[in-house]
Amino acid sequence: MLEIKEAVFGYTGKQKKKVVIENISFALEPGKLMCFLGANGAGKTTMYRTILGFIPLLGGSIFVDGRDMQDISSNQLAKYISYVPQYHTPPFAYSVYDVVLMGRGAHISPFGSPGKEDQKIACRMLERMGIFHLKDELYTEISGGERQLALIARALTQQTKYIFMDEPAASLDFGNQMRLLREIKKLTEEGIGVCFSTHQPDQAFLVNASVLALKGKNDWSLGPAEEIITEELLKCMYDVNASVHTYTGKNGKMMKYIAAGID
Ligand SMILES: Nc1ncnc2c1ncn2[C@@H]1O[C@H](COP(=O)(O)OP(=O)(O)OP(=O)(O)O)[C@@H](O)[C@H]1O
Repeated sequence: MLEIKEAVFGYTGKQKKKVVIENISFALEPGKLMCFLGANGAGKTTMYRTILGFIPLLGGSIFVDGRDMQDISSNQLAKYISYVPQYHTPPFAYSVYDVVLMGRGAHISPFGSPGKEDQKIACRMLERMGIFHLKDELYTEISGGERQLALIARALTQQTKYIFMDEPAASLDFGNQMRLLREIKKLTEEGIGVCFSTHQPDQAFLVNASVLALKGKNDWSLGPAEEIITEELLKCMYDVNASVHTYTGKNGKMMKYIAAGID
């Protein structure tokens, strides 16, 4: 289990420290799905980057399967948690296949190179994300949505127990958004703990996620999407007058959705 206890997230500048989220506690279990919601600048990326060890934790503690994160090296952490960033610019014009294969980095010794099994895993994940045909294209010469799919394939190639995805559907077309949500569901069925952020709260309903809604530095709500996402929450987080409705899906299940206008 990934446990965040009384954590303080933010930045230590040269002059003063900037606290973005204060004293927050939540946990992600293997096989469970969590969705981070919050307005622009609420701190979702800051949380991801801290949990991944890219920036220091300003207070509280983070435990990965019972071990304090401070005692885990970045290489060891990469075997537990993979990350799909919001933006990614590679330093060189790698092929899509090379970018995906980089996901095996934590499993290969410092002077080693990827073996047959590593290559097979990378190809399997390219297929899983529906982009095997882009394998030999330059990563810098594919579309934003295709890059997003390649980054997800790279995270899957890392074969970790937990996956964090920072707005993974942001650049995807409608069909790929739905396919991605289906894949996210499948990952949890395979026992992986997945955490994703989105600016489309409806997606949390679609996958039946637990929601962590960031309302302010010291104010958040945590619980099942259908309990947490209310008209009041949407007004508070986004300053939007939206309404939450229920419909019966094709499978006969009751589902919720959000309707909002611009008037
Ligand atoms: N390197 C940095 N140094 C100082 N402050 C930063 C830094 N990066 C981000 N911030 C600030 O931290 C706050 C949270 O930013 P963050 O990127 O975590 O928000 P977010 O919820 O991911 O936003 P978005 O939905 O727009 O991606 C913002 O006020 C931002 O300006």
